[in-house]
Amino acid sequence: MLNRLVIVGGGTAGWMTASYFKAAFGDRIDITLVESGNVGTVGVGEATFSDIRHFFEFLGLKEKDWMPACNATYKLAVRFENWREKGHSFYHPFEQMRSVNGFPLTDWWLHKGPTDQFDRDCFVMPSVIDAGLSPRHLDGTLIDQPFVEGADEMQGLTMSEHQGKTQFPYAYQFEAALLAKYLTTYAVERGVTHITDDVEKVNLDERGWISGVTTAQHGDIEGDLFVDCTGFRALLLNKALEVPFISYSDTLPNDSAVALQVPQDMKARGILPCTTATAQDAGWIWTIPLMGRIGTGYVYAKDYLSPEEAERTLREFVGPAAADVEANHIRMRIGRSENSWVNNCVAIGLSSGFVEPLESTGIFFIHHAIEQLAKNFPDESWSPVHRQLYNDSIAHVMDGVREFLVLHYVAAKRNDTQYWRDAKTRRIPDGLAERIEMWKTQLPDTETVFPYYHGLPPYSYMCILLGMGGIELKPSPALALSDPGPAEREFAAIRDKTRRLAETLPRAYDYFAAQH
Ligand SMILES: Cc1cc2nc3c(=O)[nH]c(=O)nc-3n(C[C@H](O)[C@H](O)[C@H](O)COP(=O)(O)OP(=O)(O)OC[C@H]3O[C@@H](n4cnc5c(N)ncnc54)[C@H](O)[C@@H]3O)c2cc1C
Ligand SMILES: N[C@@H](Cc1c[nH]c2cc(Cl)ccc12)C(=O)O
Repeated sequence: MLNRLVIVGGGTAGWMTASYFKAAFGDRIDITLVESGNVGTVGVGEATFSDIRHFFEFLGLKEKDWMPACNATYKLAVRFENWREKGHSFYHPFEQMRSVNGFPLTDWWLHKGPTDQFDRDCFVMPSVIDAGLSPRHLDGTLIDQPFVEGADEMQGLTMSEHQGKTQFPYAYQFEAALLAKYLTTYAVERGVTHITDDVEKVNLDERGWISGVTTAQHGDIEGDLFVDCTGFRALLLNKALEVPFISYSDTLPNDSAVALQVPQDMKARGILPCTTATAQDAGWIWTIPLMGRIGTGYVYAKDYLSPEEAERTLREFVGPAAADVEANHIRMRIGRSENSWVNNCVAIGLSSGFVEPLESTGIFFIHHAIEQLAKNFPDESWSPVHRQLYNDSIAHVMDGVREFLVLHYVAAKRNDTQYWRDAKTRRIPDGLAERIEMWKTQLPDTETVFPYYHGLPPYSYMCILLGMGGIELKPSPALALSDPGPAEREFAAIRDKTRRLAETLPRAYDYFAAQH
């Protein structure tokens, strides 16, 4: 039986993989995780997709177990500031788009917008976020979304099988390092062998398959399937197996980040329950509220900005609270491996690929890769079909997300610096130009977005197109011939619901303070 899994690397990717496979296969799988005591983890990575709750459910973990241990908060949207012009903001919320008579509400909004804010008119969440509220009441009940928690027919589905069925109203923000620590305990308690040591050599057999890894103090570790979770180093897949890396830098030029972890009195400050991405002269700054601190960082292209200038801008942006905090400068490898599974080696996490964290996709990529590996887990026959299906799925997810991110820059109206002007003339991925031409006349739907599963539903594309403001959009001509009454009633219903929620939901901080 093929059942010996060796994971190299103990960051978020390594421990998520170890925990998931123990939860999936129990004692029938033998897992060893080796992580260096000298090479650190990336140390950032804080905002997620809502889908990650399926991961926690799969492990049998409840919010009340893991959230306090990871200083976690709820994320109801990404808030984009200054992408259209200074002073403008809009949300990409976790909220299903309503549709009226077969047309998305945003289409009706284009036809006859009640205000100039599509997000506040078409969704409930933006006003909930503006007011700093929690999506759960103090007794734990969920904001009244068209959503049934724990519905039987949803159990055991992968993320791609879930897509389009429901939209859960929030994701999470947490300290990735604390999650890795939490999962270490989870995995070790369930029988994962944990070795702290440096892998110094990757041993290949005559076919070029990995026979084992040599560590500094624990000798050779042998296994059947090797999972490369060594971060940007990609020690097994890219270094030992020499699998080519496809850079996305021609379409996504941001290759650097500088991060600060700023302690804050969240009770006094309050929690805006979202991740904020504030556009800057040569990139953007993330702001992520956690319990006890905010995580923040400037993502930029070093062709346009030096690390010193980036750090200075970030410190000015944060203010005096950051004075004594040390900055963490990070070089980002943007792109993906040509194949993430080659022979008996699978790369998961930064070793497989990465795009800038604008839509918080890093941990989503890891979760997706784990689900796909579980689904395509090999046996002694090592069928190439499993590898092919896996590699296609990883490539589609990453290429699709790349396209979605590029759209942010192409659609942003801002053009006040060379960085933003160049964003309008830079090469864009094949197919995107045609799709944008189509979206100008007919808002994105399942038929016209990137044709493979990549985690993002069509309404996400609508939010970016409507919020960024640099591309002129037209409503469907059919709406001019249609009765506007039902759409007007829907806009009014959203206003009513927003008012009702503002009166009943607790403040986000108060909700978490009660949990801690
Ligand atoms: C600036 C930035 C912001 C990000 N923001 C987000 C976000 O908001 N949301 C999100 O989902 N994702 C985000 N990410 C991505 C996220 O941080 C990563 O996807 C996640 O932390 C996984 O990292 P990893 O485990 O692949 O690698 P790492 O954290 O780099 O871990 C690598 C591991 O390999 C080990 N290792 C390396 N060499 C050896 C060796 N020779 N022997 C033994 N062990 C070795 C190290 O000790 C370490 O344990 C961000 C990333 C960056 C760079
Ligand atoms: N499957 C993802 C897709 C998604 C839907 N809405 C949003 C909003 C944001 Cl900010 C990110 C991602 C998403 C999910 O449900 O998480």
